[in-house]
Amino acid sequence: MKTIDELLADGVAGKRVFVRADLNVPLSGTTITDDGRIRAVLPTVKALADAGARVVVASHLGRPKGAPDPAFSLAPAAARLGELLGADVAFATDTVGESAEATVTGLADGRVAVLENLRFNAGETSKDDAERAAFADRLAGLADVYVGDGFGAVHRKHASVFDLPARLPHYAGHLIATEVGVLKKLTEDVKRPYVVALGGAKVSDKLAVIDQLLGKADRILIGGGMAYTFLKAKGYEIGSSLLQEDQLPAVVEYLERAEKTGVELVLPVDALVASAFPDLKAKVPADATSVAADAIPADQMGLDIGPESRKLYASKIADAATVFWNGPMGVFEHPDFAEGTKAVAQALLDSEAFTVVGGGDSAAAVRILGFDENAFGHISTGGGASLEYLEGKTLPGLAALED
Ligand SMILES: Nc1ncnc2c1ncn2[C@@H]1O[C@H](COP(=O)(O)OP(=O)(O)O)[C@@H](O)[C@H]1O
Ligand SMILES: O=C(OP(=O)(O)O)[C@H](O)COP(=O)(O)O
Repeated sequence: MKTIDELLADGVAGKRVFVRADLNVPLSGTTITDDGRIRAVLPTVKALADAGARVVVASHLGRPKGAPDPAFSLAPAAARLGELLGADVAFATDTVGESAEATVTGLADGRVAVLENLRFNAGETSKDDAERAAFADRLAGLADVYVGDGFGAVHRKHASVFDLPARLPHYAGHLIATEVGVLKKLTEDVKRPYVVALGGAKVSDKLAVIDQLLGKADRILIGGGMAYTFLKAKGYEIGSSLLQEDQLPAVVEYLERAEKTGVELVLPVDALVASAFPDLKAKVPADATSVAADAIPADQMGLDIGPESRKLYASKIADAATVFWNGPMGVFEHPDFAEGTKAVAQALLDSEAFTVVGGGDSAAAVRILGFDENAFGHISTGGGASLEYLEGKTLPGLAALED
């Protein structure tokens, strides 16, 4: 994999450099609640700008449906990038249209522009190779060189991640180089006991990775939205909690395999439940109660692990030599459902383990809940990406930078 250092050594002054970043930051309206992913790409953007490149930054934000949707605009992220760089950042109100072309044409050497959300175009995420290729061709028209630095999205076979680098000279940015360097250690020389804690809301993606992790980790702690598919698989009532029904048979098989192979698959023993998903903006107190994991009322929703589970998970982390954690244990954005996530973060810090926290929301949670991010071994900007890397999968966005 060629890195940005080689590109910089060859000289980039005057060249249009397309930086595929992951600026998928958490937002409350148009306010960025955690800018970690923007700060993470700064070294690459700054190095290119300082070397006189015309830097074109592109990213997705959220999951819009292939058409413009103002709720998912990258404008707030572009403004924040400008603040962090201490320089004006131009913003194109489309991705490959008139605004993008005019913005890129107008870029002076050493200046930076951000394009509107890549996922406002159906071609970005299309499963149809030709549709993705057509969009990648249009993106390629905006640049001379490609730098991949959106680590959080390298597990996606998307046009800007997978197809575009094949069309331009391509390099890995500083963030991707750093992330891969750390995660490689966890695949090659992991110190045991190796504990993986999983939570969050992207249940479908994350249940799938457990298949491989069962052969690698000594203990897997399950929290967040995915816990309820496990509790359902055990035959419990889960009310209106998140459920990935189509993956129930797989989850039953994971439970059986864990039992047979001696991997500890640890499920919550209790849960904090409420009658509805809480209002994350107003943050008014929810009608939260704590119930045993096998006694979730049919009209309630599981929103965090309960107090006994907090203690249990902390004890399962205490003697670990390595911990990888992805996915908040509950809806941490609301104070009534943040304790599970806090307890796991604190357990990582109390252990002597090498700790890696991965994922946009997990990393944000650690900072928003007041933990010192430097106290962890590594905070990865990618959740799904780091999990799939640890599974040993070939990631499209890394493979595309290889040749
Ligand atoms: N029990 C739950 N029900 C619904 N959402 C949950 C639950 N537990 C956690 N979440 C949500 O999961 C989200 C983060 O999930 P995800 O995107 O998978 O994590 P990451 O970005 O760290 O990979 C948070 O916004 C949190 O509110
Ligand atoms: O937030 C992200 O991943 P993560 O939640 O697994 O850390 C990335 O920006 C990828 O987004 P996606 O899962 O919508 O493709």
